[in-house]
Amino acid sequence: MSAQDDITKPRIAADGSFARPESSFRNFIEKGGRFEPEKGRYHLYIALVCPWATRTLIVRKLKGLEDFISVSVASPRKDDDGWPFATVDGDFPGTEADPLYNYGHTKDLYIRADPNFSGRYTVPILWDKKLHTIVNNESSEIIRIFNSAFNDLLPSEYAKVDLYPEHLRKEIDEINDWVYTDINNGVYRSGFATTQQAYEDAVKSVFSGLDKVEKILQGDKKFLVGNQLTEADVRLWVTTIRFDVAYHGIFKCNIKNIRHGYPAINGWMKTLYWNYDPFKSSTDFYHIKAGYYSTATWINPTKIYPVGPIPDIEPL
Ligand SMILES: N[C@@H](CCC(=O)N[C@@H](CS)C(=O)NCC(=O)O)C(=O)O
Repeated sequence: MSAQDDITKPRIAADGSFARPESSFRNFIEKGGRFEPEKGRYHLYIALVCPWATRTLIVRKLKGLEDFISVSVASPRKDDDGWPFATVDGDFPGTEADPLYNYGHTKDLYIRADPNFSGRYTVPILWDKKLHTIVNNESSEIIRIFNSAFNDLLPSEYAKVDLYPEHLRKEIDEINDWVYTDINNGVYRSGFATTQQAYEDAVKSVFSGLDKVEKILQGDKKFLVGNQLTEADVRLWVTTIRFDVAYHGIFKCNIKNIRHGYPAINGWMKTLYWNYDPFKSSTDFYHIKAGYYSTATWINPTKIYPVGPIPDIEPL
């Protein structure tokens, strides 16, 4: 079996660099469409180790969609069939069963949605309980769906929360673009590289991205774009909160850490964690640490995960 066929290993190009595959289900929820906005119709499958899945969890809470969209948390100990549910890995604390089909893995959901599916069994998965299929498995699109698709059904205090406001879209798109390349995906390119050169190129771009963010947030700026919380904050935050506890170690992103090397990013990150419940309550440091250190077994075959840093995140 080649690394390309092995679900437990990332896809590596000939030059040793990691290239993330495109997500495969890209539908939207909209009035008059195949997937209508309805309370209780959709379900979100996630793993708390995963930054992409955590984006969707945070936005679900920021938009007050808890009663609209149910959630299941898979175990962070991914195996050949994807992310396991409690029937398979119930020993891992916080792992939930699949409430819809009692499936064992995310693979079963992908095969149910498309019996010929040959991609990766990734989370997040936004699932339609009515048509028994996947609506969307791309986090950047799921958070846009959550931001607007249910607004007509939501109380006004939540309908008016807009993480992608018209007047800031250009700036948000621009920042998302390089934050994704250099930081969100950059940490994976650093960690999954199989040549020295690919690693060094990736790790340098991670830190030049962080340097750029540090400049933007200097002077106690509360948010990345404008004076309000936007999806740009959510998308960057999920990576920074995993940085000191996981990427610094297992992905060798260790030129600096956030807590000592980036005071402005650290302040912004801590404020969102401690003062905004959707961020804190979507974060589980045990799932994050144990998940990265036990899943990337070609990097860490013993699956031992680190005790530090202590604390996982500093107080305000
Ligand atoms: N582009 C996707 C990426 C999702 C993704 O790669 N999730 C990872 C977990 S952090 C996963 O499930 N990987 C399983 C695999 O690649 O086998 C998104 O943003 O939703």
